[in-house]
Amino acid sequence: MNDMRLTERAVDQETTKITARKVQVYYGDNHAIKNVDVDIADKTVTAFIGPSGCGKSTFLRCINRMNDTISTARVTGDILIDGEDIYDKRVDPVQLRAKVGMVFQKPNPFPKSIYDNVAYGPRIHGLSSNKADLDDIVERSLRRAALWGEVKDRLAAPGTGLSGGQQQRLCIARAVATSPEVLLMDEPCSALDPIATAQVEELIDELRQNYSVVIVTHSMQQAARVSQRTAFFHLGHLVEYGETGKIFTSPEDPRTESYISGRIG
Ligand SMILES: Nc1ncnc2c1ncn2[C@@H]1O[C@H](COP(=O)(O)OP(=O)(O)OP(=O)(O)O)[C@@H](O)[C@H]1O
Repeated sequence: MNDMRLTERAVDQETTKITARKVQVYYGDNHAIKNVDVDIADKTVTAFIGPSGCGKSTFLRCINRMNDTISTARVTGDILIDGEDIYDKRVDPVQLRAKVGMVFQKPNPFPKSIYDNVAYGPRIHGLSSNKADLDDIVERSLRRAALWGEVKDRLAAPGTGLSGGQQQRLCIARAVATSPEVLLMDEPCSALDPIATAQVEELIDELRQNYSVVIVTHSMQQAARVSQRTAFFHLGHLVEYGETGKIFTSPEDPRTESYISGRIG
């Protein structure tokens, strides 16, 4: 893969997809996210970077209300997607998570067939009216996740029997099967070898044609390769946010500078 090609592509659309204002997250007394304001663009890959424990995953989980599932977590402030408050009482978190898909650090396919892994979401959300429709969604999702060619002859085989990189692409297919608008990825390559990582990075670049992609990564090289925007978090604060090229070459804040030059984290 040509590393530079990905970073040099310009951001082609500037529509804001996700708006966060004065977001605070507490785990009991631990104030994990402090007053974060950010506008995340559509059709763009945004990377969250920063030292371990700075709050990247916590903030990512705010965007699809995954923190609701942690009993000690309390979120305040506003998060809007397309101008709609996702914390409004009328929003069903299960519906929200179909619109805001998530891919985790460790590939976690269900103990089901490859087909059923992808068909699961469309089935529970009633997105297909018949078997032909569902077959079509499964094929399209697997193609979008660049996995179709490798699995089309064994759709009935267990998802857990695939290689790690294939399992992660299966999880991406599962996430896109419900036609989300935002894809959240929490260190999606950390359990993958370099070849599988390169495939998933290539895929992330393709996914941004259709989605707003937000990726948490520990790898600054990965952030530079796949993202157009980067947010640097430190001790719960969003310290700096901007064009990835700018963050990595001429950051404004000395904390960002220290992190990217390896002095903190
Ligand atoms: N489920 C949880 N319950 C209680 N505290 C948590 C939980 N998850 C995270 N925290 C705390 O919130 C803070 C931010 O953690 P978070 O995992 O968001 O950081 P991170 O930047 O993603 O770290 P890492 O890079 O190590 O994954 C830390 O102090 C952490 O201990």
